[in-house]
Amino acid sequence: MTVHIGAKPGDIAETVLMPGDPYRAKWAAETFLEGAELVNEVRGMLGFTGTWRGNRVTIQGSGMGMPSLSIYANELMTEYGAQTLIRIGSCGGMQSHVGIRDVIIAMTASTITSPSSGIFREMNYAPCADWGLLRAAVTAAEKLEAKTHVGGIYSSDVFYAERPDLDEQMVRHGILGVEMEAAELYTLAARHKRRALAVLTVSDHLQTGEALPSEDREKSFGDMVEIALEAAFA
Ligand SMILES: O=P(O)(O)O[C@H]1O[C@H](CO)[C@@H](O)[C@H]1O
Ligand SMILES: O=c1cc[nH]c(=O)[nH]1
Repeated sequence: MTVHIGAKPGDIAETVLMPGDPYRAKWAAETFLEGAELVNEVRGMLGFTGTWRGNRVTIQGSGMGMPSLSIYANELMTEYGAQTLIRIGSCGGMQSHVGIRDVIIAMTASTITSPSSGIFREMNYAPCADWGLLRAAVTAAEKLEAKTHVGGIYSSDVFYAERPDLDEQMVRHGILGVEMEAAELYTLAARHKRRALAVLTVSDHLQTGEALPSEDREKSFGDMVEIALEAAFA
């Protein structure tokens, strides 16, 4: 047990999928895993371990934002030995060719600031995905025929942003979507020599204003879960 995860040693698999939403963790475990058992409910941040095609997998909620993700990812890596961590999240689309429900596989994640910013000081560190996972996820997405985009995303500290000038620069520089955790996950994975990737589904669009309801964000993003599982065990 750690401060924030109640699982016993050995209850957490080496492969961990991390949605922000703990109820998405429950839905994904019930939908995709066999023999899924609840391994964590501290603070309601649900985690389940089961198997997928015979491979052990944990699906653990991360909460919203990099400080929350950082707590769970740190404990999973350093206390439970997690080796492969794949975020399965929702995001806001930023480019006109990126549609609602499209999948984004994040090659890099830009930030203004993250829990790791204090370490880098003046360095503009570029958090990036594990190449093997990224390649395998793209192959899986092609097999599924999911409408998928691969490229850079933005990890924000705020959901209710008030920087239209920044949005304009991100659109101009090809950022595909905005979410709130991937940059810190990639940074922690690099620090601890683990593999990380973020596979996202577009839940709303910053240009069109379209937005899916919370129930869809919790229970209907199956393609990204399948892509993440295929990539983890490719
Ligand atoms: O759907 P999840 O995985 O929580 O991801 C996105 O949704 C939350 C904001 O609504 C943030 O956590 C953001 O990154
Ligand atoms: O962080 C997020 C997640 C989904 N949609 C957004 O616009 N931002």
